[in-house]
Amino acid sequence: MAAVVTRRANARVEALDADAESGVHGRTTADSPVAKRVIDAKDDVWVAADEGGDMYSGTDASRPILFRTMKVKGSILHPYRFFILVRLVAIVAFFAWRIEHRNRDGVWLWATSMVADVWFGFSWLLNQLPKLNPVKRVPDLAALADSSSGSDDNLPGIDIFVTTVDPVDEPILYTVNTILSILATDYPVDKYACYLSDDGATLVHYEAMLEVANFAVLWVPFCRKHCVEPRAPESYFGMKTQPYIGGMAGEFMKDHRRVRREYDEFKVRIDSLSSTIRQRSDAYNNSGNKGPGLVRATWMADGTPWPGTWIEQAENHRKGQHAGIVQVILNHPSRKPQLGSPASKDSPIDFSNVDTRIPMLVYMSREKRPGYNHQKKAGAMNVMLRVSALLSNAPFVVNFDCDHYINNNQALRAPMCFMLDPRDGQNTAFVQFPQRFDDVDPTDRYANHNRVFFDGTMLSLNGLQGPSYLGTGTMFRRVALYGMEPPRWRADSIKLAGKSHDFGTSTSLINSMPDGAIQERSITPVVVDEPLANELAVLMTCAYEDGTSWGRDVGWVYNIATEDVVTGFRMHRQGWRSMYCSMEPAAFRGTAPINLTERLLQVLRWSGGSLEMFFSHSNALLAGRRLHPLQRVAYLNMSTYPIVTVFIFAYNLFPVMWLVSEQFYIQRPFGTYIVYLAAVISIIHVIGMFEVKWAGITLLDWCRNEQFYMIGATGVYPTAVLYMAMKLVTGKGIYFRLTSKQSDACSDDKFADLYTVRWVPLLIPTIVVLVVNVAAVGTAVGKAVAWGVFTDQAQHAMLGMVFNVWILVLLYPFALGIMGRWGKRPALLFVMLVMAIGAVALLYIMLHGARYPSELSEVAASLGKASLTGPSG
Ligand SMILES: O=c1ccn([C@@H]2O[C@H](COP(=O)(O)OP(=O)(O)O[C@H]3O[C@H](CO)[C@@H](O)[C@H](O)[C@H]3O)[C@@H](O)[C@H]2O)c(=O)[nH]1
Ligand SMILES: [Mn+2]
Repeated sequence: MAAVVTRRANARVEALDADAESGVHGRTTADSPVAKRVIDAKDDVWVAADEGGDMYSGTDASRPILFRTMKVKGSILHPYRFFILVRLVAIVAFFAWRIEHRNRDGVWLWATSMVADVWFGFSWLLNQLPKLNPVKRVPDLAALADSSSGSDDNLPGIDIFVTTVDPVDEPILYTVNTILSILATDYPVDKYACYLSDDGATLVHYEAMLEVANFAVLWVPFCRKHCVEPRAPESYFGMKTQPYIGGMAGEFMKDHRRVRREYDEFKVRIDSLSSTIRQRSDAYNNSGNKGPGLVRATWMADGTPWPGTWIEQAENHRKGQHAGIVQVILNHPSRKPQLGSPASKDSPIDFSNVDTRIPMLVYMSREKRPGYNHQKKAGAMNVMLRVSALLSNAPFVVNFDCDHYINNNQALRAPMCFMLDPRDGQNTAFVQFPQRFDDVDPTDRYANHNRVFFDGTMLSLNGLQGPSYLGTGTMFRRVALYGMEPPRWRADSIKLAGKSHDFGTSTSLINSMPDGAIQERSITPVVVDEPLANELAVLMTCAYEDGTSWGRDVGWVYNIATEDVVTGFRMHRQGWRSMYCSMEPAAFRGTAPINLTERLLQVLRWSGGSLEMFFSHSNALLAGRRLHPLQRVAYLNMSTYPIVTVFIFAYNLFPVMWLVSEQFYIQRPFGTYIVYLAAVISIIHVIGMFEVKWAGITLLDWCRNEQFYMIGATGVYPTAVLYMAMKLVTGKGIYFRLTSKQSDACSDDKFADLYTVRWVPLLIPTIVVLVVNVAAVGTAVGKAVAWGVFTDQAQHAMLGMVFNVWILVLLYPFALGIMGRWGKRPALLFVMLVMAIGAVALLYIMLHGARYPSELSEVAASLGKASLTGPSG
């Protein structure tokens, strides 16, 4: 058995052994439940598609195909496309009809609304056209295993980057779980390295990584021994019991209990880190040890002052002003597996058949100096890219936010199926996974899961040049990050001569680049001696990028609120493609803001960033011919989508007209107008239902998406447009803050954040829209009573009311949100709504009552009584 173990050095070994013992032979990755589910997924939506032909010119027939392509069945795809055509015809007919029936009164209003409608139609096309050809690609993990005849020796190296900034806004517990999930994942341990970039340069993060390295000694072999999943301990221990798939059920309970206890202790140590550090520093400072410059320093455990930021801020040790730090916490392991020791008094878990090696772990924090724009996450990523080039230089790079952990052990293998595929792997710059979230409230009030986007929009881009880069859960090809062209468009070798004006002055960095492209290269342990340390320090300085192409043609792109979409765009523009990889269970999982204000600010940043993209060198119209035509349309849509909401916002406020005037029409004849509108709006929903079907999402996902879109359209998106307009005029950029992660540590209520209201001006426009539409409904009711239900006025008012009610339905989650804790009782909202509508109706009747026959006043009076006593009594 030991022989088997040494041949295979990860968690699957134990599964193999178990099977050998129980008489089942030849078990491979493909037989694991996960792989089975992915490969055998038969459904009534997707059918196999043949992908070959000219798109894959470089096909190498000798290598196995590593993924399969699926397209939407004709019985769904054809009617879907048909309805898109129908809607196109309908809107053209609508425009023609409107031009024919120009309003004589209120021409300005009519003309404005025509402009709005044309933009509606146009932006709908931008959104719809790229969705004509959704394609799903399923990684074939069994084929990947077979292609290397079952051994992991041929898998390429990966550098994994995690970014964090603030130990409070981004609770350390998330970060340490992310790192542990990476260290324990099922990928050959000598084939990857993990980097944490800490933009806050706090000692807490560094010491947390030391704790992680200690705990990993237990956690990683435990995961391997028992094949546990997921390998982020917090999620693993928080899970309801799962069937045991490891081969040592007998020992499992005992080991599990032990590790759980150790994890609890580990958590306590993590929680108390900041007070430990504070006490230690106080002790040092009070005992007469002074840091440089005779100020109160923050001290490391070994009695040296911490080079990063201090608790008591001081020159060169504060946020935005400190030296660069890089610490190899765990060096790269040897190529040979190292079996652990049998159970003993000190280590009660038997690891004698388990490989105990742990992958490389590096802590780093780039230099910060006042006067430099640090470019947030993009800046941090670029420094990591350079530093890792000298330490491990893997040909592939995976990037996570600190709150996203590996949830599926195959997560690093699956993208390799795309990268190493003989057809177009060489030209694939990145593989994007959907983002999945843990602590979202069960009904997903603010559409945090974003399924329409992840499962719909991204699948459709997958049928073009590929999904856009979404910031986390992405595997890159290192050379693509360096801004190199895809092999399809470049001469065979990468030319590096005279590249220092692109990449900066470090020759070591430039010399590392050809190696960083070799997939077969293995990572070797490093010795950080003085020359290397100096070299790394240079790479981490703020000044390193001055006058180079970093942030534009090299690395993550700068000067934009959302670095992700533009960085992916640059690669697509160069002719690279990307792949979408969705798997079950989800490859990665993270957290999402469930607080209304926090969520709106996040969306504000995204929409602001997208507009910035339009007005930058990353405008899709400026891209060359290598960008697929529909991909260009998709990017245009991604960078202009907020604009249309200015019109939506205006339409939503239009009911004000109903309040101030009896007769006010955007378009006459009003009845036909409404019929057209209803048709155009309902076809879009029919199309939506087809998308629900092929995207495989639920109706609730879709409804939440519609609702949150309207919430955004009445506040965040128009605000983003305003910001952008101001930026164009004043030249000043937008300041976007970090999305603070929810922490439920100090509350019994798991979704406490959902019920806290944080008032910001951003909420006001939507509240105004709410009020206006409630008032409009009230007025319509009032008109019906005052004029008689069968009069024109009343009927028009009622027709208009349909739209007001529709808007109210869409804004419902928002209304709940601003009610705070009262939002737990939606019935209250309905009572308030009925009362408000009744009150407005009554007011209308009273104001207009004098003009009408006296019986009407009586009706009004009795109705008034009813609505006053009704709900409350
Ligand atoms: O100065 C900074 C600011 C942020 N970050 C990191 O960037 C990541 C994303 O920031 P966050 O505020 O969590 O943004 P989200 O809105 O949650 O992020 C989504 O949207 C961003 C684009 O706007 C992408 O970069 C993210 O990957 C994507 O998850 C986090 O890991 C941060 O630690 C830094 O490293 N340095
Ligand atoms: Mn995030």
